[in-house]
Amino acid sequence: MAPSKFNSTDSFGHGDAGVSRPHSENGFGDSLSLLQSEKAVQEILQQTPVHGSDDHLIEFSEALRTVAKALRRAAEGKAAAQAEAAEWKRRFELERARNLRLENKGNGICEKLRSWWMQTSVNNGMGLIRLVLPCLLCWEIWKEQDRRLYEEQSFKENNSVSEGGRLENSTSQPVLLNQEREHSNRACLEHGICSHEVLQDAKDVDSNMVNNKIMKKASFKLSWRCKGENSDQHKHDIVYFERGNITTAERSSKQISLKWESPPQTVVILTKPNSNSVQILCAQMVRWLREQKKLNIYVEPRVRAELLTESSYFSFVQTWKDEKEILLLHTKVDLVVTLGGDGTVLWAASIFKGPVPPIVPFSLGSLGFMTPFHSEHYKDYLDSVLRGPISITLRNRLQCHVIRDAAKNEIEIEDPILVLNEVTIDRGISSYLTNLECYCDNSFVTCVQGDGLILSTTSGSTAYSLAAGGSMVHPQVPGILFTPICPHSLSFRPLILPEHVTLRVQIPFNSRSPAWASFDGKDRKQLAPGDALVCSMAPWPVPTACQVDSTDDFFRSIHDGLHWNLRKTQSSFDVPLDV
Ligand SMILES: NC(=O)c1ccc[n+]([C@@H]2O[C@H](COP(=O)([O-])OP(=O)(O)OC[C@H]3O[C@@H](n4cnc5c(N)ncnc54)[C@H](O)[C@@H]3O)[C@@H](O)[C@H]2O)c1
Ligand SMILES: Nc1ncnc2c1ncn2[C@@H]1O[C@H](COP(=O)(O)OP(=O)(O)OP(=O)(O)O)[C@@H](O)[C@H]1O
Repeated sequence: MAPSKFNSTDSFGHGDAGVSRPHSENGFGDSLSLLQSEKAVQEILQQTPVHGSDDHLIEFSEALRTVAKALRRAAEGKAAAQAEAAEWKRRFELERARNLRLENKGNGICEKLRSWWMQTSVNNGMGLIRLVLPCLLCWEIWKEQDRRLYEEQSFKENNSVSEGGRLENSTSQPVLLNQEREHSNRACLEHGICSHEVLQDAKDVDSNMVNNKIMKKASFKLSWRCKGENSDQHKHDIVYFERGNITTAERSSKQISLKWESPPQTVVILTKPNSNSVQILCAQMVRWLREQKKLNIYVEPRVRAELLTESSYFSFVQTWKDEKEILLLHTKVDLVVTLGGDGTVLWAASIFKGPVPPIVPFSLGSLGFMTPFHSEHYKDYLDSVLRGPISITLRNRLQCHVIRDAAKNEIEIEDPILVLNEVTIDRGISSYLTNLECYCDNSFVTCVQGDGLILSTTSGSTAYSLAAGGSMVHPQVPGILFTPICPHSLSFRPLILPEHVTLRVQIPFNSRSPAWASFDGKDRKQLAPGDALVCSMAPWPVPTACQVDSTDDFFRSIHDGLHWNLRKTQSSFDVPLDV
């Protein structure tokens, strides 16, 4: 017997036996020491001769064995949890790196600028500042590329003035526009946010050749209207600590105004399918925009075929052939017109995986929360939009990634999906409750047991999220709505989270059935146990033109679309009250 060895073992079975017990924050040291403790216990037991008569010792050694087993299980559990955490971290890093690559590719911004840009996108809460920062930084580089390109072109091409006296993109215009743009760039640097970063890629400009003429995107400037424009009180970008007083940041929800700095030249018209009235209006609009406004017009391949069936007159209408061309559409198009309901606006947004040109949504559906323009007056509306300035609503989108457990060892993950309304994770055809573990950044939020969960933008707050009991939120409010669908709990109220968070919805391995994700009501994807959906605010909002302004249009849509709080007015007393 070696009692001294037992003496040095504590009540949890941690014998010293040459084993130190390091404390570490991440717990790896603890796991190691637990395993070592088990080994030490086994050694002690082997070295200790136990005689049949020593019942208490047999009992004691059994107890030690049990303790050792429990220690091993605890250590293994901890190691598994740590491995899982490390795996998640790795996937996040992969995803983040991929996001950065994608965004930089679409934007033509170098990596260094990008990291600086992310750090600098302080508080404006709309992701919009992210548009201007690369614009300002790349300005000098771009200006030089742009100057060279247009100087070359001005030698090659002749002046040409089209029928309506409007300058096409030819020799004199580039020089003129170059000066204008240099001037406007300076103005942008001083006051506002310009669209130039979308225009600056010389490769894209090269590819925009129509009838041997370079088509350039119209440049515009965004500015924020606010009452206190001339007072210093409203000029702060970040929280100020002037003379020890804390003042709040400049409000991000002011009305945004878009002013064209060069006239729009190219329009894409997107239409709801299977509707005669839409088809007729589309043909009329194409004719008017071409004859009266001398614009280049793009439509979807299906619509071009429809127009050509009607008349060969429409052969000037352009379209695209494949996905690759669609990806470049934003570099060619100044304005998007939609003819349909909210679904057509969602469709239009889904076509643009990166920057989105301003959208003018005409209402030809039953409801129209995002379609404030009435089609009967399309000429007046388009006339005023093309002249500018126009009020716009910058509608944030959510960027969603599905992360497959089965693909954890692969470098490439599925492409991100951008949604304008919401991403829904539900039980699909399964009759079991969903079991969705939700995390917000590094914090556990809750486990959704019910029919599912909606992660919605504020634009989508009047859609599915509203039907599931979520609040209606003005579309300029920067936030993400977290709305459960039929939760089996009395206390599960919907949340609105800040726009900067990253949400992760994880299907646990012990889930009874897979879940299903759908994106703006489309593209259903199965999420197996172990899979996750990661969602954050996308850097590319959808600018939609307002009929009046963001706020007026919002109230009009909830009054007209939902008859919000409509009630017969209570009658007054017939006899006046004695006051
Ligand atoms: N129970 C529900 O309310 C429910 C169920 C499924 C989908 N939806 C919504 O339908 C959307 C897809 O729309 P769709 O037109 O392609 O499908 P759809 O043709 O089935 O139309 C769905 C309805 O939702 C309305 N809608 C869409 N976006 C809206 C918004 N931002 N605000 C208010 N209403 C809006 C549309 O006008 C339409 O009436 C989804 O994004 C989802 O929000 C709602
Ligand atoms: N250009 C398009 N190509 C393919 N599908 C489209 C296109 N435009 C719209 N859709 C789809 O057609 C469906 C109906 O469109 P939309 O919601 O605009 O019309 P609606 O149903 O008549 O309007 P409302 O819902 O207001 O009555 C939607 O599911 C939408 O995604």
